[in-house]
Amino acid sequence: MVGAQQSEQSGIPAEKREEHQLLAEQIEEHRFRYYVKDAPVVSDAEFDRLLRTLEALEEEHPGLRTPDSPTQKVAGQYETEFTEVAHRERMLSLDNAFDADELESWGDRLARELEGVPYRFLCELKIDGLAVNLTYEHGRLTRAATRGDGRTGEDITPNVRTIADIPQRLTGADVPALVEVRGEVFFPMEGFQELNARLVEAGDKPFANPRNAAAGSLRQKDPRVTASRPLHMVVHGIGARDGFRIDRLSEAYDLLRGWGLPVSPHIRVVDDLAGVRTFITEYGDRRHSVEHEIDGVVVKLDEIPLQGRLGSTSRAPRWAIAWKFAPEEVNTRLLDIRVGVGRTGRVTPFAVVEPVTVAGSEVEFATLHNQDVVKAKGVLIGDTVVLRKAGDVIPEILGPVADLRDGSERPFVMPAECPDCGTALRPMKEGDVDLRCPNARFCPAQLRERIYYLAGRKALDIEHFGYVAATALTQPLEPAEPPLRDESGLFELTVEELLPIRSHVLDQDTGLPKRDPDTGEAKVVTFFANKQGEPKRNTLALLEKIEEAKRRPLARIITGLSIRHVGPVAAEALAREFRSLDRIMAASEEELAATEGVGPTIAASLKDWFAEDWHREIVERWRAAGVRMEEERPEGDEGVRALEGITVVVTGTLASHTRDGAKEALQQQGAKVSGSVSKKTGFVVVGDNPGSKYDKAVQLKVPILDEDGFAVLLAQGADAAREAAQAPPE
Ligand SMILES: NC(=O)c1ccc[n+]([C@@H]2O[C@H](COP(=O)([O-])OP(=O)(O)OC[C@H]3O[C@@H](n4cnc5c(N)ncnc54)[C@H](O)[C@@H]3O)[C@@H](O)[C@H]2O)c1
Ligand SMILES: [Zn+2]
Repeated sequence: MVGAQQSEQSGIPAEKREEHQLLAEQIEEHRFRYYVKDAPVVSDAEFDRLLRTLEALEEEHPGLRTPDSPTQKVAGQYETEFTEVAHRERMLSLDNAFDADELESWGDRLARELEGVPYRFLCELKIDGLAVNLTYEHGRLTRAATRGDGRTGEDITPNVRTIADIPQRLTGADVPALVEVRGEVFFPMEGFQELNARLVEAGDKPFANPRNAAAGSLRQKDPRVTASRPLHMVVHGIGARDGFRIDRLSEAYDLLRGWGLPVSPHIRVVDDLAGVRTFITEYGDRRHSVEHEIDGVVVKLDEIPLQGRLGSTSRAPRWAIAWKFAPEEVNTRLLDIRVGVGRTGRVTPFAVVEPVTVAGSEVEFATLHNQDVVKAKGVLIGDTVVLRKAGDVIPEILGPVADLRDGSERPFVMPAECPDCGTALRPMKEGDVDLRCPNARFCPAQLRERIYYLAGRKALDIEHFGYVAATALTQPLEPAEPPLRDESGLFELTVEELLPIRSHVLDQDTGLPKRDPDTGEAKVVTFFANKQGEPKRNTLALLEKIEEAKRRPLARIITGLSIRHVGPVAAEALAREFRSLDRIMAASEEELAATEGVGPTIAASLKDWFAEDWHREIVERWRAAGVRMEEERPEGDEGVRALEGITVVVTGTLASHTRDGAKEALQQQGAKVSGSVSKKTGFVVVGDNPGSKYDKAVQLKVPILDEDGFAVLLAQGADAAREAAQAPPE
């Protein structure tokens, strides 16, 4: 196929011709999987790399650049089960600028060709979905089609009619006789996992990422299936038209908006490339606060007559260019699923993947939350998976590339025993999804996490005491006996005990040893001693800081005990009411439960905790070491504000609080109370007859608290409330 024009290709070495042909076939194959099967097997970044290699080859040997080369076409032409429809005006792809130089040279070419004519740039966001063409005749949506090869697309009219964003009829007085509207249909990240869970449940293949989900959802034979998917659209262009005149694309967008079409609010007309660069930087920084996923910026010439003057290649307009952000998705292998043990013994699975670089850092692990999430994602051990790392967020696995399975993959089975101490795992209460390691005292992982929490910001706030120190003190490689067997000995540590310690550096998310990037071996550190075997300066400072920590307010001491359900807020309430640890210990369950901000769950948990001998021993040894056991602050001094930095939205009527009362209770603890729900909202408290904020919270997956959950938030803080919020809505 590609080698058809042999005569023009004489002089090109045979191996180059072959390389070109193989690469072209490979690209066609990927396009078929992407555009027709909606199930690509390589990442977009990998695909783009192949296409660029082909372009470079053609740059070197222009004879290879035949009209049927993949570099010259919008996409392939495929037979599908949809009826073909011709676009009135061609739908094109976009050329890419991968760096500042490429953007610059595009700008230079424009400047040369438009010498002496004033023009401006229209900057838009690039949405990663699939392009559709909507034909409106006298205001009625008469046809919707995919891009196809740019001239002919697939008729998906019944499917598109199910998308709520897209009007069946244009509104307004000035509706034209004809307009082709181009836009991107996309699947929001929020609904993606739910869709995969449903597919897996029904025994169907899950989608690898939201873009494939959008394409797969739209290209359904049965439009009822499309209707069940949360598809959205944003308009980004205009094709054939009749009955109106426009000189600028930005004006066209105003018209389209007026007709009721979903035009993006994130567009900006700028004077020059400097303005373009500012737009790119701005949206690069706030990439994740836009309401949909974006993979770049598209820059267009705003003047429509000038667009015509510049024209297009067979593949893309000369008057526009796409700036792609660094890819956040890569394909890699899911090597294993292991479990980690948390502070309260909760066991959570995480993914071990073949190390890959994504968004500038090397990734080996990804979170999987709990066994239900593993199932819902439909991933098997051994799968090629799409891994996503969005900004600073912990990497996650989007979905499997099911088409690459060879039958050797196996499902994850939750282990029966604790990976750190071998104790049989069990749910703490009947009906709990989470399994826990019941060996609270000696399980090295739990102790390490408790010690880390005890030294951390919410409890004793000890400087120089981070995760490495917590590891070194609880599970060193040497000596065999760790300085801390539980938290009772914390205030008795001596410098002599610390010096011989050698330990691994553990990854905080997984509890696995970090490795040296060069040798691949697990890193071992002598954390407290220098090469001469003398204490490091930080070691001495650490011991001093531990000494100082004895004088922390009572609430922080209580928090540091890691009593279940007793976070900083409850600890504060207890300290305020009882003013000494002994009085808390001596109080009856009823007295504890009657305390403002405590309640029966916390009361029972306190009683359980103090009933353990080894727990009381912690208290006694701390007391003997001089740790504060009594409240000394004057009454009314609030101390740490437990909900500092957390935004809460309240909607509906609460039985326990007036709206203002709820607001005040939240603000007293440092929370910010807001009127609208966004991704940054920490919690939405929902009373009776909630408004649209409830739907918004569901959509954005913001933790939702009912009245009881709200009480938990006020009494026990954000962590406990998050657990309370996870219960499925009744
Ligand atoms: N993984 C694979 O196997 C595979 C195979 C084929 C294509 N792909 C990927 O699909 C993409 C397809 O390439 P393409 O030809 O569609 O080019 P492209 O995605 O680089 O750019 C063109 C498309 O961008 C879209 N777009 C989004 N926002 C826009 C805006 N504001 N203005 C104008 N257009 C906007 C339009 O749909 C347009 O057709 C590439 O990212 C490629 O990596 C992947
Ligand atoms: Zn254990």
